[in-house]
Amino acid sequence: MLNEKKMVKVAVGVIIRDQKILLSKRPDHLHQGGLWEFPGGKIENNETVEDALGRELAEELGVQVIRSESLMDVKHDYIDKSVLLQVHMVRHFIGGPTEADTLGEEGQLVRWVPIEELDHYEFPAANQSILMAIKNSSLS
Ligand SMILES: Nc1nc2c([nH]c(=O)n2[C@@H]2O[C@H](COP(=O)(O)OP(=O)(O)OP(=O)(O)O)[C@@H](O)[C@H]2O)c(=O)[nH]1
Ligand SMILES: [Mg+2]
Repeated sequence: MLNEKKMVKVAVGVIIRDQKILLSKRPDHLHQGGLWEFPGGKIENNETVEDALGRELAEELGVQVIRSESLMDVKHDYIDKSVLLQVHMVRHFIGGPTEADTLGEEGQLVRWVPIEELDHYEFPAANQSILMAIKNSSLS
């Protein structure tokens, strides 16, 4: 359709353990490359958010989600595309990187970051409201 950007639905996981959140660095060549993100990826046809979240976190991090809860939906228009981020909190999971690990399953940088240090990282613009929600909520 004329002048209509494609809208991409994305399952995003805010993975929390011991007041730290697992961040992943987007490879330079990807959309919003070089920035830190909450792990996740595109929701495919016929998938629920939970399906996509489980699949992406397993592929990218070796994380097996036991249970997640919806935090918020964020719609954002980038110049080249629109995204709908369906953000879930993930507190119950098995596996994934330890605090000592620096690389995820796809060779990307990963890091467990204390909530109060999230400000030190650069994220895609769509993530600002998610960061606000994390800082303002009683995740502690
Ligand atoms: N995973 C993730 N994607 C985000 C975040 N913020 C944000 O704007 N996005 C955007 O959401 C879109 C989809 O994410 P993605 O690249 O992880 O999708 P994917 O894992 O399925 O990648 P693929 O297409 O290489 O298979 C990208 O355009 C990305 O820029 C975030 O915090 N996490
Ligand atoms: Mg991804």
